[in-house]
Amino acid sequence: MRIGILTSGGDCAGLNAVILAVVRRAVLGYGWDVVGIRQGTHGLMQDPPQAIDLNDHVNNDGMLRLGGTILGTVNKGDPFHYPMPDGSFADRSAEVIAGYNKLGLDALIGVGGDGSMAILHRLAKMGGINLVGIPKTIDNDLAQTEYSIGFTTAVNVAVEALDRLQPTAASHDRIMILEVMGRDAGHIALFAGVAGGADAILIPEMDYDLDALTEHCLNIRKRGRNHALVIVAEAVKRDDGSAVTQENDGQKIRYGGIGHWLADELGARTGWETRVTVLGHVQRGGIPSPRDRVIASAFGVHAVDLIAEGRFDRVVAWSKRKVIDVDMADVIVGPRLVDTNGTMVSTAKGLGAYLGTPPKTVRTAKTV
Ligand SMILES: Nc1ncnc2c1ncn2[C@@H]1O[C@H](COP(=O)(O)OP(=O)(O)O)[C@@H](O)[C@H]1O
Ligand SMILES: O=P(O)(O)OC[C@H]1O[C@](O)(COP(=O)(O)O)[C@@H](O)[C@@H]1O
Ligand SMILES: [Mg+2]
Repeated sequence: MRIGILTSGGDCAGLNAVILAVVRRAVLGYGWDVVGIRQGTHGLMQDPPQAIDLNDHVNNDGMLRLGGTILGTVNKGDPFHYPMPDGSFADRSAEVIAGYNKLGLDALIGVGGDGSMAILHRLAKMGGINLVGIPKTIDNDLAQTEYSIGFTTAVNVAVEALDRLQPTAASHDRIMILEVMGRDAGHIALFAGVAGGADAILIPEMDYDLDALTEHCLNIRKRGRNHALVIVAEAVKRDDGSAVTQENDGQKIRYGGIGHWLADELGARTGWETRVTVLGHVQRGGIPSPRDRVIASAFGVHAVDLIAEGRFDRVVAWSKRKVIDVDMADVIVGPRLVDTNGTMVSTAKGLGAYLGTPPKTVRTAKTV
């Protein structure tokens, strides 16, 4: 047997740990060959396909702790809608499938998020590829899994930022705003906000009210605290409903900047000096947390076992303290958003943090 693995979408901590787990299980457990595909679907689109032999990495225990991905990754260039130099878009899916066939692979492990998984699922159906998916994304927005690789490390980084912001906020009598990533979901902001003691947690799943937020901050002051911590997820909108974006190149939106808008508004309304930190890609880099390494290792081993059992079109998932596997069709249903009636929201509210209110319009994305 000869299996391939690729990493796709935004990188995160724990990708090399999952590659190592796949190599160890496949090489030591089954005596197979493992091929690493470079730059996700882009590596397969090249002629010859860009790939490396991973068998030698079986002893590379440094990978367990190494950030990023040794294979490289892409979050642009959807092969079904590929941007060409002349500005047009082309369907290059046949080239990706041809690349897969040229490598002589019996199965493919795709490590990615919901967007990547949707692309790979479609390619697998078209090209008869034996596909198994492994969830990764700092955003933790994949359906069916409680945790995706990279999430815990990103939360740890955001909590460390709050830990560092609190003393400087207290020293200067300031409101400190921390903007975190997460695409359309607020999981990072919510987990980090609870763990880091944020006084307000703004997530895209909840509607905030600037007057209520202002009053909340002023009440903190009245109660005798000279500083406040606010965490805001990047996809939170301005009060007129518009998103703050860095880029919208026709392929995807890149969020960023809501923290600065919020600082201007909140600073003016409260009369309180306000500063902003935009955490950005710091959340993706660095050494994976032990929990992400555990999840990556469990996912990698289970994914290879699925291939050994001939069970394809499955995605490994973390559920109720163990690894399970689910239909890929149940995972590519759009982002899993924060459950506004869930434990994390009620905990944050119970701690007295400002979160706003659930939106009046019903959201269609999954919250499971
Ligand atoms: N070749 C590609 N591989 C993966 N994602 C791509 C590609 N081209 C465009 N994208 C887009 O990039 C974004 C990556 O997001 P997503 O796949 O959700 O990341 P992740 O897989 O890390 O969650 C999605 O909007 C996806 O459709
Ligand atoms: O690296 P880029 O292209 O700036 O993308 C930023 C986006 O990628 C992420 O960091 C990770 O998202 P994915 O895991 O879905 O790729 C998002 O939180 C953020 O919105
Ligand atoms: Mg995603």
